[in-house]
Amino acid sequence: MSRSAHPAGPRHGDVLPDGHYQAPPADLNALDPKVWSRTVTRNADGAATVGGIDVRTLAAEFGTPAYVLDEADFRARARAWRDAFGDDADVYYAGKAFLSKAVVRWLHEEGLNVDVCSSGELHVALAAGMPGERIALHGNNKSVQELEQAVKAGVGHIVVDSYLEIERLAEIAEAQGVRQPVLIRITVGVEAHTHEFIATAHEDQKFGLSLNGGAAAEAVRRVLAKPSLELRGIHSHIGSQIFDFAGFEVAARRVVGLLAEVRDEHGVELPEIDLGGGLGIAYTPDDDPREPAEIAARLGEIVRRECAAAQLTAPRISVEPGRAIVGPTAFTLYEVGTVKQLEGLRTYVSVDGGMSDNIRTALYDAEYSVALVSRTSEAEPMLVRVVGKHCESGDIVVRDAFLPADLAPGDLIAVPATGAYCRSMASNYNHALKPPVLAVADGAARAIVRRETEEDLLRLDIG
Ligand SMILES: Cc1ncc(COP(=O)(O)O)c(C=O)c1O
Ligand SMILES: N[C@@H](CCCC[NH3+])C(=O)O
Repeated sequence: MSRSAHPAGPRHGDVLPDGHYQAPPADLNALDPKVWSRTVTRNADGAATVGGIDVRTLAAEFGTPAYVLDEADFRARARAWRDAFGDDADVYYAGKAFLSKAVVRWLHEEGLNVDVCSSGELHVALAAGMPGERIALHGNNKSVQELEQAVKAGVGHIVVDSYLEIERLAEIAEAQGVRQPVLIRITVGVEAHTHEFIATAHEDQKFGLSLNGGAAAEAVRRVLAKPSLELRGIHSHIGSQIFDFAGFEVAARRVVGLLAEVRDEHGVELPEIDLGGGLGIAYTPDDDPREPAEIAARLGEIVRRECAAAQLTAPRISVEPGRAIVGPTAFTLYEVGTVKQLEGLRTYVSVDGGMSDNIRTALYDAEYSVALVSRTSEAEPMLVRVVGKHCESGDIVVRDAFLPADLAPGDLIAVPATGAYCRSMASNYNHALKPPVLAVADGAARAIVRRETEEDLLRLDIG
């Protein structure tokens, strides 16, 4: 099919309908390593391969849409975080980004811990063999049952989020005859430069106990007064998809400030601080993420400096990266169903998934890139909007992107950097079946989470 098959819609260099100008990439066939997982390349046929497997083979064997996870890349990124932070720190992978038994096993093998925020996540981590002491539990409204399960599993620490929870947890630990290690989640008053819905350390939000007004200090008093709780330290998480260290710097300073207050008031030096997750990844080639080694060095330096100034022994640091580990390691593979040109307006490329497998575009106005992966093309760039198949006009996967003008139904396209918060936030809207997660490594692919079936849906619908 030639370019003339799709004459309508804006072309490269055009001004978009919203007034935004976008230039096409220099080479539409290039798979930029900034956004694609590390083993992705093109083979002699021009098809993309990952872990040595042709995406056409994956589509034929497992169907589309599918999340394709590059195991070697996942392990390498997990290891890089572990190595960068070394033995004086703990890395807790944030399971909310994406959790499955296979992923937990990889994390276990690579020496990482897991952060969970529900009994569901806890259950998966335990089922995969992660020892309780290497699991941390989070959440602003953990149920009594969740707290009981976590204490019973011997989780390494529970991050308490409210006065009420301190009471509840103390009773539960006492009833189980254990002294439960806890951290207190505080809000440090930092506005991370990210989307409003994913910034979490400013004052007006549901998480944590505020430093301002003394709620955090009061929580420390209350935990220290409970014999069944062991206060290990302070936790802060300032938001998500952050590239700038300034927010972490302020957060670390304020957390260390609280440690100094605790020492002055109670005569105890708390041994641990957790700076949360939130490090950004490249969703498009314009994003510039930091490497774990730099992150570890910068965070370590900030904490050491602040502790020296406050004459405190530097505490053990822990961090909770989710997106930064799993995000870049997967792409979503879709089949093109229709290509529809609206004369003078826009070209819509509809794929066989959509907001049910990636809600981030609709929810956060997230940006993604996309490429034709079943073949290369020499056709001209065509400015498109990649949309799903749901009954919702906001069902957008990639808002504005360039694909070759000869794109046709049956072509496979893929959206990179979908490892985090896509499968884990997937829904069954319109009774869509959640796609499988395929782990690919060394020329072999297997579903680590299988595709849902209509029977799965009907199993829950008991009439
Ligand atoms: C407490 C906590 N820790 C860790 C994370 C993981 O964040 P990210 O996946 O952005 O690293 C989150 C989510 O934002 C969180 O709320
Ligand atoms: N789910 C969000 C981030 C929030 C993570 C949990 N605090 C995202 O996709 O970016």
